[in-house]
Amino acid sequence: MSYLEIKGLYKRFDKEAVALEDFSLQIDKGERLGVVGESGSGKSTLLKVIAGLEIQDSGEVYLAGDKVLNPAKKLVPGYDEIQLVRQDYGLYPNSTVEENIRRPLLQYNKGYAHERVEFLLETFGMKHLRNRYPRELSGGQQQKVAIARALSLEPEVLLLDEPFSSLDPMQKRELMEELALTFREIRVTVLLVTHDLQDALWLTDKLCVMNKGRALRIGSPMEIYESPENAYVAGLFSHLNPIPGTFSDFIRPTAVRLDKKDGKFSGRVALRKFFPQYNLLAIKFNDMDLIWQVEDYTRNYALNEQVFLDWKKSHIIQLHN
Ligand SMILES: Nc1ncnc2c1ncn2[C@@H]1O[C@H](COP(=O)(O)OP(=O)(O)OP(=O)(O)O)[C@@H](O)[C@H]1O
Repeated sequence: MSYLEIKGLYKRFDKEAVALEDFSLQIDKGERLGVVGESGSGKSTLLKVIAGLEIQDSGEVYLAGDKVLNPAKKLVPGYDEIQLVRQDYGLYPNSTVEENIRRPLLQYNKGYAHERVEFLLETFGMKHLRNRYPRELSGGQQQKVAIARALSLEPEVLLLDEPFSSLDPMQKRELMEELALTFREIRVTVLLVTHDLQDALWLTDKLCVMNKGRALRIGSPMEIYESPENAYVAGLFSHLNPIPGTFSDFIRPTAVRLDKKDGKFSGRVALRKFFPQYNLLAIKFNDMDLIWQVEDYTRNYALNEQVFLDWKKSHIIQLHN
């Protein structure tokens, strides 16, 4: 039996807004799973239902075999065992970092609370920040406090709702590196929802692609990358070039080989953009077709230079919708 079991959830807000449609998912203890999907696909609603904060129309959620009850069935909505962290952090502005993390532990034995707070400050590398107020912290630091606070009650499941969307790219990368290591250490079950695949690749080991309230695909990132079932799933990972003259064949920019002398198609470099470690090129041929290609940045192709393109048959991705 899986640890967190989500069975056939339906949630419809009105005729237009179907948030969850027969959504099912199973997560093992200690597993970290990322739910990725575009805005409006039902991700936040899913987390609220799992946390017992939103009422589903039908379907059930079980944690270790026990049914998670919705807010209409509980005196105080929510569960200590399931903690939800949202993107707005929700820290107490007039409490220090240490006080924020201790807050959920107030009714516990002082010795235990002290030990738990010290463990979390240490684990998240925040001992030096313990006396600071939220306004004196960076966005990344505030998010770490919010996650540490959610872990104070030693929950079984940590739910993260787009937790990094308000961080700048530098803050985000630093936080990802730290959290990826921390989550390995504390072995909590994590369910992260995000529209950014990178977040899920950093922090989880398994993906669920969500689309229009449904779980479209569940598997490891590599499995899904190598055999996406449709253009939506494939497109989450990278741009796909439609192969000219076909209806259902695509090639990823990284699989297009470029040569100065020889190849299947000839074209001209229409755009060249430098990115760290690679150049992104757009090659125009037949006057109308455009193929994006990714090349080692040390290889030098000039704008308007004539080039030849080729790809291995085995790299062609066939998609049917
Ligand atoms: N309280 C609500 N009342 C009415 N409609 C809602 C409510 N909450 C969500 N919805 C609708 O349900 C659908 C799914 O919303 P949800 O917030 O779960 O998606 P999401 O994938 O988390 O989107 P985002 O990434 O933008 O937060 C959307 O069509 C949304 O407009």
